[in-house]
Amino acid sequence: MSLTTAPLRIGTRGSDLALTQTRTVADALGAASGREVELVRVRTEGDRSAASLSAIGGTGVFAAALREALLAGECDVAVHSLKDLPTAPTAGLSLGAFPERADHRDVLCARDGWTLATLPAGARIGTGSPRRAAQLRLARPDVEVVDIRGNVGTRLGRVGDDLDAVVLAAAGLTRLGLLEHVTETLETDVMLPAPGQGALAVECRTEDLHGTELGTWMRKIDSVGTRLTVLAERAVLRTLEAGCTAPVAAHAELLPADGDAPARLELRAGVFDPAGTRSLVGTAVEEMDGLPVSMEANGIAIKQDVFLSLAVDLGVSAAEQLLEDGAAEVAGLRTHEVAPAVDAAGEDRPAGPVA
Ligand SMILES: NCc1[nH]cc(CCC(=O)O)c1CC(=O)O
Repeated sequence: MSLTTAPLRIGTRGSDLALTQTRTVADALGAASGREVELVRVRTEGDRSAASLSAIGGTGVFAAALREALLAGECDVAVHSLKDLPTAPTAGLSLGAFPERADHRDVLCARDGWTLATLPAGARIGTGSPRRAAQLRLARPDVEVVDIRGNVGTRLGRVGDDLDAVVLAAAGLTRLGLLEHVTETLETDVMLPAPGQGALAVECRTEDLHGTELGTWMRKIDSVGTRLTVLAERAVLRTLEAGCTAPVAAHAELLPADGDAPARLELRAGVFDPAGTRSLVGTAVEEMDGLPVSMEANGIAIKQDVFLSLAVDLGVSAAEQLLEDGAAEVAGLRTHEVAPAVDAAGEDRPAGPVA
């Protein structure tokens, strides 16, 4: 950046949740840099369209416009909800900071104080997420899952109206100050969260990140612990996306060193049949010997890189194990509908239906 005294321009979506999240990052970057900050609202296809998310291309609809704004130089950094961010890298852009993560869990917001256990049979529960729908059906095959869209406030407003409950991310409700609507916090053994849930990612142009002031500020607002856990979770997603269309969930936790036991990264990953009849969940652990020491000593970047690649490897191997155990089949590939691999003309066809 050439105008070193100009305000830092921070790209954001315009929803209440996005603005709230971006303001926390803007405050942190303002404090780290001593510079003025300015929010740049970018309207995304996901905000414009009332169509279902899967109909307009699923993941990435929220991120694409922010990324275009960054590449066009309309803002200096952009703030994303990490779980809405596709795993494929964008040429010229880098995720420069993962600020400390908020609550990773999902919550139930139900009428009459109901919990997952006390919801009456036939209760109508709203969610737009196949991952949440599948796990709801697994836990309570007798409830009706209703596909909904819209921002957090709209979804909450339907509880007690045409719905009995909705499932939302704890992080969003926390940031919006709406926790009073929560009737149950769902632990990860009941509702494994989306990879990256509760975390934000601060993206910038790659050329602005290295050997620059912006790079220094980004490192100040970055949490190594968050980075380790979300990299492991997103490695699961990236690896599974190649071979499986099932809803994916993953959550990693960094357990500090305890006495002689070194720090450990614990990863739980799962895929679910959208109909809620089958699931595959696995746990993997990697020791991170020496981690607390190198995290405190800020200069030891090389050591940090070692741990980051251990985290990614953990995610990849957890996903490979799920694929070996039949993750692609859990996605609901009904074998009797799969077209023959070779048609009459002898040409290869793509294997199986596209979900
Ligand atoms: N897909 C929408 C979205 N993206 C991020 C959040 C909440 C914050 C987070 O999960 O990090 C939400 C709302 C929700 O899932 O309830």
